[in-house]
Amino acid sequence: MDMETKVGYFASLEQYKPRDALEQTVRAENVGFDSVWADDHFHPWYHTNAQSAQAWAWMGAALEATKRVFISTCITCPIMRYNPAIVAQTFATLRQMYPGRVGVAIGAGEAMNEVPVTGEWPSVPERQDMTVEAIGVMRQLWGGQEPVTFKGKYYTLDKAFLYTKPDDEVPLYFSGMGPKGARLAGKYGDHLMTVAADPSVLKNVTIPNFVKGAADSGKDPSKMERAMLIWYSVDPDYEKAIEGLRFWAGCLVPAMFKYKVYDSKEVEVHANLVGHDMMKENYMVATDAEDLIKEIERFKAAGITHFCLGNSSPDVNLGIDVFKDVIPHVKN
Ligand SMILES: C[C@H](OP(=O)(O)OC[C@@H](O)[C@@H](O)[C@@H](O)CN1c2cc(O)ccc2Cc2c1[nH]c(=O)[nH]c2=O)C(=O)N[C@@H](CCC(=O)N[C@@H](CCC(=O)O)C(=O)O)C(=O)O
Ligand SMILES: CCCCCC(=O)CC
Repeated sequence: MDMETKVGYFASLEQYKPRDALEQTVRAENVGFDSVWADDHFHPWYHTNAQSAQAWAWMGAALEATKRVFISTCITCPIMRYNPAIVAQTFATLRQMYPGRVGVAIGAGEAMNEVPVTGEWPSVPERQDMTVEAIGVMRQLWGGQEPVTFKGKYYTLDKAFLYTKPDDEVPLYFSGMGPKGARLAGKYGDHLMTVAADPSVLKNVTIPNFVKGAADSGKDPSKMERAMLIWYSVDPDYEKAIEGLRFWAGCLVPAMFKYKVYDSKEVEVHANLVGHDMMKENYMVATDAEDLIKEIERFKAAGITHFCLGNSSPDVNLGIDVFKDVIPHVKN
């Protein structure tokens, strides 16, 4: 049997003030979204009118303000500005307080979040290596019945013990954008997290690598979600809808992931050079619910089972309420 499609709302702490993101979260729960996801950033992907609230502080408030939705970061980088043991402690605490409702998504990081507070920016392969070791640290602490002592290449634990634990492990989504990242996601994650990409790349490269990584490590990939962050903008005026996505255009510039670009003003300069065609191709632009249903179906056909939908619509409330007419059609 196919896995049930889940529809999540990405409440951006870079684009919206934390209290506004909280109001959106409550509204999204009432409309019927299954999950809520928050970006975990230090600097944002745009400078003008941007925010950048601390994600874990916000998650506590969001969990208390809602009753049902699953809430996770999208995503947390546990290798530099955060120590992985503290990431493990934070999410264990939240999941004990809100059983079954808390997850964490993990990835190898972005310069804008790590460089401003550490000054360091290792290569992609090294950061992937650090991420794998960081996950090992987190899992040892989550599962540990006794204090853990560990000396790794990057992290050390000395009789470390988590006194506050949930009854079950925190579900861990592993972000893989490239083929190697996707393989690591299958091997070390409970589920895949990825970002908007050409559906044929998702279907023929990202997901097969994820499945291989999972199968090689003895897991059943059919039980693992394939989650994806994608931004959408809905407005009766199509051109206005496209321009609504400008805040996120910098994510379409590959150099941002490799090079040490960490000043949001500089990211914004790159973002402002991205054309409408590129935003249309990579994100979801819609004038109504019907357009959104078609867009979601396109990515479902590529194998995505959990959507983290970033609302960049000119009218934010319209961008949430339209899902009353979308969700019943896209759930299997
Ligand atoms: C850059 C690619 O690496 P990969 O490990 O696949 O993905 C990295 C991302 O997961 C992180 O950057 C992640 O932190 C970004 N992110 C995020 C990701 C996501 O899926 C959903 C939401 C978010 C939001 C978010 C993120 N980060 C945060 O800190 N906070 C957030 O809120 C990649 O392309 N990997 C390739 C290999 C690339 C490589 O190694 N290149 C070499 C050269 C290789 C060669 O040519 O020989 C190089 O660049 O030096 C791969 O295959 O994995
Ligand atoms: C290609 C986009 C990756 C996601 C970047 C991000 O940090 C969004 C919150």
